Amino acid sequence: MQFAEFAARASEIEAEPADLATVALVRDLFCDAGDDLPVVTRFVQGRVFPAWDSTTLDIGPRLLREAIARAAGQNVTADDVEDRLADAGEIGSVAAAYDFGGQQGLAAFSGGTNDGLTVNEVDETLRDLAAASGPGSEDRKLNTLFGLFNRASSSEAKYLARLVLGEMRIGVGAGTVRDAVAEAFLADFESATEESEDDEGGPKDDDAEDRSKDDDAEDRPKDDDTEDTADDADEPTTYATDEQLAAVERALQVSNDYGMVAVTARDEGKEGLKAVHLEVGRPVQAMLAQAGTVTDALDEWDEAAVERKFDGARVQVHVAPDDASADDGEDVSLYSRNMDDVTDALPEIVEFVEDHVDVPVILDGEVVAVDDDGAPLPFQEVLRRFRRKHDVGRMREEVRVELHAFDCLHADSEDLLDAPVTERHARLAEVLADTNAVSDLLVSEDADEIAAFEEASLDAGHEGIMLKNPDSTYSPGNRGKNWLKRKPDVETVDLVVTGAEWGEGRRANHLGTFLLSARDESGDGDYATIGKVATGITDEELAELSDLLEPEIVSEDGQTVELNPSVVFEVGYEEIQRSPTYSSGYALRFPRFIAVREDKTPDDADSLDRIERLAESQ
Ligand SMILES: Nc1ncnc2c1ncn2[C@@H]1O[C@H](COP(=O)(O)OP(=O)(O)OP(=O)(O)O)[C@@H](O)[C@H]1O
Repeated sequence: MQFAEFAARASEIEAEPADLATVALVRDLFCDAGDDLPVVTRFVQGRVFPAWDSTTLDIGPRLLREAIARAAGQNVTADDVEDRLADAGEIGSVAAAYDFGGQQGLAAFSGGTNDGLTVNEVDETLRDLAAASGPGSEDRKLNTLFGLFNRASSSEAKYLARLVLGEMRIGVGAGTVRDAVAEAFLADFESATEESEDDEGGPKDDDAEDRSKDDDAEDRPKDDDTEDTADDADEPTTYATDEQLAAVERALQVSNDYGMVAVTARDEGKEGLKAVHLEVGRPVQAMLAQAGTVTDALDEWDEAAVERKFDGARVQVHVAPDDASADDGEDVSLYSRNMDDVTDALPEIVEFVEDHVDVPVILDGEVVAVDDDGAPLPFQEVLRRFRRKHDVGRMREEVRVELHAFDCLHADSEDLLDAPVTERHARLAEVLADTNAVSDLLVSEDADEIAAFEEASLDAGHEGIMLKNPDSTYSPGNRGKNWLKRKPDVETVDLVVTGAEWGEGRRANHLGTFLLSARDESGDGDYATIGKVATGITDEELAELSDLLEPEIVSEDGQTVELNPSVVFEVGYEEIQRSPTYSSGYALRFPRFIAVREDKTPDDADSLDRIERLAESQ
């Protein structure tokens, strides 16, 4: 498929406000994609790599602005691009406003190519670019991007720029792709439309055309309020049946590979999707918890499976013993809750599982920092280790970490997602027999017994307890009611840093005050501001934060900078007040910085909905 064709379709999708029609457009695009289907399923979501693959292009807004400026012609500078960006608000429209055509002519004249870009070529070029590292890689990236923009039409440039930053902004989220795959390759579309035309003279759902598709742009499996796909059943956004949707959803949960799932649905149908299994080395989305009490748990399930709530960072452990392709014959990989590969940062966990696990497994657990006596340290300590790329050896000496495994998703070629908590825990105990890495599990219907377990957990320095429905299956990516977390500490909020101010005096070279936003699922903007934080940050942290955030600067106006939403802060506060100052309508009273939640992306930050609930419950 030509990239120009993809851009034209993307533009049509972007302009379509209704859910049902959006799914239909995406469905048609998938049907026409041919061999490019895997790439197209990713591109519509602004992804170059599959969801399970944590490889990033590592191109910040600044580099992109420079590439656009260069391709736009000799008289255009990165500052011009930045100025236009301040007006337009997003890079796609800015890129679309430049005329790259003159350069195309130049390229052709000087022996360059004037052929149109293809989807496949854009994909391959961006992948090569992601692999560039080491000295000179920044320049190579700039040149490669320049080359792509140089050959792009205005519409192509718009979607190319957005793709590079990972945000398509065409209202297509995971839910739309799932629906479109089901509709394209599983649904008996003709009979479905005929039926509905007979019924109503139009689509199945009368209201569907009126609904805004903004909600659908949400990554549904990650949506705080989504418990399962059945929720969507009341408001159909597709002609596919619930069963067909569930088949696609299931394969997606297991694989996190939209391209593979789309191709399987097309070539092998529902049976093919059923055969998609977990694979050691391919991370799964983590199951999440809601806040809840012992009474909630016992009322709902009669008995609860209770575990300590470890105060660390989530880790998914994949072990493939006897892997002939691995140097040491054993392949271990560790993933964060966002499926980022954190293997290299945690060598002692790798060594531990190498020593103790001898069947292929996928385990779920928490990595906790401990002191010399083995007592747990606050989670900020473990974050000093997590994702670390440099000085891993030195930090290993400074911060000791341990694995507490609490779940087993796959053991010895058997997928266990559909097994109940108790059975999965029993398998976990088998896999890690003779170790102290398996979290204790108490199954009890006695509130006093659970209270005693909670007290012991807190006394031992843990964060609280987890209450799990003993019969529940593992539902990847869902924050359902089957896992409840209970912790006595004051709540903190996880907010996205969307802006900052340069400091003053001795802090003049650093960003010093940070603008915080909650995810806004309802409004036009993606984020709603809620306050600024400047306290609780040491000088050393300030320097680190500046390094982290400077590449994300989108525009500057005097002291103030706008940031690409990418970093999440955990912030403490005394109260949430109503306030006209910020776009959320709320402000944090006495906000203080606690830590960068390196284990979270903006999608995992707290939503405005949660802020409202917290404000009401004070
Ligand atoms: N025994 C346990 N079972 C499941 N999760 C546990 C357990 N102990 C600690 N956890 C952690 O608690 C988290 C569940 O809480 P939640 O889904 O709300 O994530 P979170 O937003 O990171 O919450 P928090 O900030 O409270 O840890 C898990 O992601 C995991 O990291």
